[in-house]
Amino acid sequence: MTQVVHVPLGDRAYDIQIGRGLLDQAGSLIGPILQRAKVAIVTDSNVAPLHLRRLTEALQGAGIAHEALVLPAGEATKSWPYLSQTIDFFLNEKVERRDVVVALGGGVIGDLVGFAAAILRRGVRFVQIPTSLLAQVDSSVGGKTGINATQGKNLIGAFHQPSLVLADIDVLDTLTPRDFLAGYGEVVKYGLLGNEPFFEWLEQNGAALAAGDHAARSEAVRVSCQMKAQIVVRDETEQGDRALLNLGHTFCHALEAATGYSDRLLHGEGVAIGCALAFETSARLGLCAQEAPSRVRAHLKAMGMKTDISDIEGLMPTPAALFALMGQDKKVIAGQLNFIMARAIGRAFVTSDVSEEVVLSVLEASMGPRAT
Ligand SMILES: NC(=O)c1ccc[n+]([C@@H]2O[C@H](COP(=O)([O-])OP(=O)(O)OC[C@H]3O[C@@H](n4cnc5c(N)ncnc54)[C@H](O)[C@@H]3O)[C@@H](O)[C@H]2O)c1
Ligand SMILES: O=C(O)C(=O)C[C@@H](O)[C@H](O)[C@H](O)COP(=O)(O)O
Ligand SMILES: [Zn+2]
Repeated sequence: MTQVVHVPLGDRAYDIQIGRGLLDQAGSLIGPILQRAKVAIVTDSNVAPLHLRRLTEALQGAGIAHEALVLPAGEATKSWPYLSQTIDFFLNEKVERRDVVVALGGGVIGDLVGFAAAILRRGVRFVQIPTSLLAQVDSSVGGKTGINATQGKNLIGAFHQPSLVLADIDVLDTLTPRDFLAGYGEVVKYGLLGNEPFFEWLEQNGAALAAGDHAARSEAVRVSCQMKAQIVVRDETEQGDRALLNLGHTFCHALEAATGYSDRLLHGEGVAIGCALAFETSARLGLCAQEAPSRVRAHLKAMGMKTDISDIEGLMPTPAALFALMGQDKKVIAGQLNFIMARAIGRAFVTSDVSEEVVLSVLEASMGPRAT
């Protein structure tokens, strides 16, 4: 059964369809929003051999012409050279202003294609077909698009909402366990930031999710999208509340920059570590009881996930160097960092009242014994 989460953003409103086999129905689902029967698809080198054919056959069946660009898989693709290649592809395909482009892939392809769509001919529409758990629960929704800079994560981008999101639960079956668990980091984030009963549900159902239970996966995607949609509708361009979705990300983005946006640390893994560190910081500041970070860590560990900086392979910079990397965070206002802290599981809030000393001590402890 397909479930629909509507994102009511006025003239930028759209539906997120969540269900099994949606890729095979893509032609009839995308068709109604097209002004002419032609789309340009961008995907990556892992997703193309697994799922591109089902999409193109569905489009063919609905009489929709299509061309596809296949980019290398991995975070390094969210960068200027591949943005340029994507734009060239769209221009060579003569994508017009009223046309629709399609992002078939994980968060990397979604963020990149969304940004290309935002700037192509000053804005064309795009459809997200998220194929990773992370993309289904988070990146395909809400309109944050962009690429990384050497100075920091997602520093070049735009808010540009998709016109439709098709989350086919079946495609998650082909994810590697590591990529699935990385996406789970963002799922846990929703429970931690604002939904304690959902966190408790994840404690009980996380193992079934990882084992491939489709009903549990659908439910996790639905709840996550519903929560994200509600926050985005309140604060589309992150003037306030939307920053809650950034729980764990101030730590995460510094860790991703420190590991060179490489396979050493996937985004969702960094989010899991970042959430554990945000709760640890909250406890040290006396904002929440020590039981909260202990419970967060216990669940992440039970799922086989990273919870500390010492879980990242290879040498890491010093706590001071990591703190300096946080200085590029988009939540910095007048040079002052803002953090997402928590009063309890499910009760996160935004504050600038976090001492550097406490953050440094949390980073130090999370690194474990280091070679000097
Ligand atoms: N825009 C937002 O709101 C938002 C939210 C969260 C994360 N992000 C961004 O998303 C990115 C991370 O997304 P991600 O974890 O999806 O990374 P990703 O796109 O690199 O996908 C992870 C890996 O899984 C592979 N893959 C994807 N779908 C697959 C499938 N069905 N079967 C087999 N392999 C598949 C990809 O090829 C890749 O190797 C980061 O750049 C992060 O900053 C953006
Ligand atoms: O949608 C949001 O808002 C988020 O913060 C979701 C995050 O999971 C995501 O990683 C986002 O790209 C981070 O945003 P940024 O503005 O800190 O780059
Ligand atoms: Zn994220």
